[in-house]
Amino acid sequence: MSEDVLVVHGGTPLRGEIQVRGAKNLVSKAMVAAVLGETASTLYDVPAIRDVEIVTGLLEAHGVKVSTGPEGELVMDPANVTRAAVDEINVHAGSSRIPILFCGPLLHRLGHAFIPDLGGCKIGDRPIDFHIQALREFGAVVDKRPDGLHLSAPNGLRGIKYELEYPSVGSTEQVLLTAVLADGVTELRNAAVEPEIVDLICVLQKMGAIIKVHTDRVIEIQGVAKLSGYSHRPIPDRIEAASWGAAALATHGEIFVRGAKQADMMTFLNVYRSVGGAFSVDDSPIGGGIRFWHPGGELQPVALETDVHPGLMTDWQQPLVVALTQARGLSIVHETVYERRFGYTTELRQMGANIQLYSECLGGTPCRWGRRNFLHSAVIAGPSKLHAADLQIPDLRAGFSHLIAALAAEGTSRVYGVDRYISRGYEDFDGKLAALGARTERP
Ligand SMILES: CC(=O)N[C@H]1[C@@H](OP(=O)(O)OP(=O)(O)OC[C@H]2O[C@@H](n3ccc(=O)[nH]c3=O)[C@H](O)[C@@H]2O)O[C@H](CO)[C@@H](O)[C@@H]1O
Ligand SMILES: C=C(OP(=O)(O)O)C(=O)O
Repeated sequence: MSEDVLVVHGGTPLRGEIQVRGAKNLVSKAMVAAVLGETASTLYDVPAIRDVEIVTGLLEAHGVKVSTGPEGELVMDPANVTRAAVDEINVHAGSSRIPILFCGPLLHRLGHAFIPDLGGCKIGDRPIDFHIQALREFGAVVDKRPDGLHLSAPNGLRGIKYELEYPSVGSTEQVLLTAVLADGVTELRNAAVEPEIVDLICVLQKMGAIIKVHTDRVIEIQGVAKLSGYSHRPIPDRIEAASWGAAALATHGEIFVRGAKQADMMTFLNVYRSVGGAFSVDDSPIGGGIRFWHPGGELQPVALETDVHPGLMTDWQQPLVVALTQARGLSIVHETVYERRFGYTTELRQMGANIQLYSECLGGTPCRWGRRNFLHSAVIAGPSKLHAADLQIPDLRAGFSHLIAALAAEGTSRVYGVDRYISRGYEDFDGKLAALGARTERP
């Protein structure tokens, strides 16, 4: 088997056009929702990424028949959800965050569920305490064992009143996916309202759910007796779109991201413009997207902090920081969502970036991590001349950032772990790099 390494000859601006398809962080959840339906569901524009393969494996391990069609069509037929094949489920242990979202749907369909260890980016502890608390309130019995979670619902699931300590995306999805078929009304306070959550609500509404999104992060779900399948075209991947936008800036290039949607990226676009990046929006219904480019001249430093929606998305932070290494002056980035999302800066420093980490909440509102000594603020002094290095990428977005840095740097870098990590969230990564004129090789 060939080694998982990409050789990157840096210093060439990325120029051209690529396309983003359905959002990783919606598609995977919509796939889980298919288990709730009594008939088959169809998703369109599904990207060929590893998270989709993982969720496909999990669906099949429970008897869902999954078939694919042209242009990213995915049909999921849950008629035979009658089993939980533990060995098949365990193959996916440690590979993604999604297994935890099967709890509610499986409890409704089977009366029991087994959830293996979760994976996902190593950017903090990522506990699942809110998920478990909420599930217990719904009436689930949750048993934590060394191999994973074993759940049952001996008396069924009933609607709850629940307030999240923090507007967690996954926990909000957990409550949605459980409440739609629970007995009675559920009121979720301090819910996450990311565009991917709103799109999941659209999916569930198509299935027959009754969900009201009130102001102030309150979501009310009226449980119904049954749901049908759905047919849905997901929102485009705003994380991938922003990643290529940041790559255009860092490499002095120009990239048209076909499929990117302005409304879901407003906060990113404001930062992009403040830094000195240029973009234009083509909102044609077919073939539209956002063009990102470096307009020449110097990039400006910025002070920003990541936050839950409508704040600056944490998953945009890592690609943006690479672009900020090229801005003249001091930029400050306060990461408030995850406590350890700056690990990747060690490699950027090796490549010549000037980035210092601090445990204080710099340049923004005090957050949960400030008093707990986590290095969650970064000061980036630029512009720095980046040079090539051998890099072992640690996770998905960090990996993309390392790649951008290698593409912007002078010389030849070897980047290890591309297939393992980047393919989890970026479709046809090598093909897209080639389309943008990147000089890369697979040895
Ligand atoms: C597959 C997917 O959609 N992943 C996204 C999802 O992750 P995910 O759903 O895992 O992220 P959450 O929004 O739940 O996590 C946000 C914060 O809440 C904390 N927390 C969460 C749950 C819990 O039970 N207890 C707890 O303390 C987490 O540790 C983290 O500090 O939303 C994140 C925030 O937009 C994104 O970065 C991820 O790309
Ligand atoms: C953190 C991310 O994903 P996950 O939750 O799947 O690890 C991400 O997509 O940047």
